[in-house]
Amino acid sequence: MSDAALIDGKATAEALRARIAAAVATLPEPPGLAVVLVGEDPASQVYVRNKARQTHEAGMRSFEHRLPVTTSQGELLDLVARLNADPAVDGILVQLPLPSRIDANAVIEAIDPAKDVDGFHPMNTGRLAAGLPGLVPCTPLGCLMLARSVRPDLSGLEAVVVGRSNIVGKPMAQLLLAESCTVTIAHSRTRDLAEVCRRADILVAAVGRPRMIEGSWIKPGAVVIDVGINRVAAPDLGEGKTRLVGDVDFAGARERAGAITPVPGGVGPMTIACLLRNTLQAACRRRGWAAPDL
Ligand SMILES: Nc1nc2c(c(=O)[nH]1)N[C@@H](CN(C=O)c1ccc(C(=O)N[C@@H](CCC(=O)O)C(=O)O)cc1)CN2
Repeated sequence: MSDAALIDGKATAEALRARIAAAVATLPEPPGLAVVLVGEDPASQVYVRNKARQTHEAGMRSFEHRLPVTTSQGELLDLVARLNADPAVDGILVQLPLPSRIDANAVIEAIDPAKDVDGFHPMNTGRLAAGLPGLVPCTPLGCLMLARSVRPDLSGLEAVVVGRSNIVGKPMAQLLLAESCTVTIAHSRTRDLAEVCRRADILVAAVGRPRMIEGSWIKPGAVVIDVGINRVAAPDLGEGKTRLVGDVDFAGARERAGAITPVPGGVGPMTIACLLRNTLQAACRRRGWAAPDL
């Protein structure tokens, strides 16, 4: 079999952001997104900076709140309450991970579900599970868009999601179920994971372990969506150098898959594009504007 087609997340995200910017330009006022960062985690700082830049580029207002690592849970909850009450703020995102002293679930539950552009509030995850409209977590939404860019009709396909996090694995499974896939959620205790993966027409890897999914686990022709972003040592590039790799052994999987997302340049860029989409959607719902068809 020839090499799998590459699913270009960077280009797909760029095109989505352009459609969002065009839709925002037609609105009476720009939507506003508040992003809260607690601490100085280097990767989170980069993501928050990119979110602010892309929010501006889409014609929206960006409100950045950078809090010291010493911030208490009470102080963070106070800020969330102020953002909930601020009419200029349509979307609120608290960057994860939070320092371990802070209960992330308590913070997520404090966000007004109508402004929860991460889609993590139990009200939104519940609505997703019930098949009701709501705000959908950005990374799984991006994964679904990428899968549908190469297989527009997923109905009846076997989908395997490796990983059961609240942020990716569980909502991903719900989205695939809504597309009428037969869905299996696999995880660290799944027996014979290789054999489970080999059933997958659509394989979504979200385990956070570099190159854990081997090429021989891929069903020939499958669509492989790699959510992992793992920084590993790359001595071939020079002493102390690193590179990003996914949860899938890309070289091995590419020999068998029909289509595959690269890392970087696959799912990652879609996460921020879908955040902008959710912010636009939240603004339209809150302010009674017609929702654009993206
Ligand atoms: N509140 C949230 N926190 C976190 C989320 C989230 O969706 N909501 N997701 C991740 C981080 N994240 C966005 O916040 C994110 C991760 C990766 C990328 C991205 O574009 N990655 C690039 C590579 C970037 C690099 O060079 O390091 C890629 O894959 O091509 C964007 C956003 C955890 N926290």
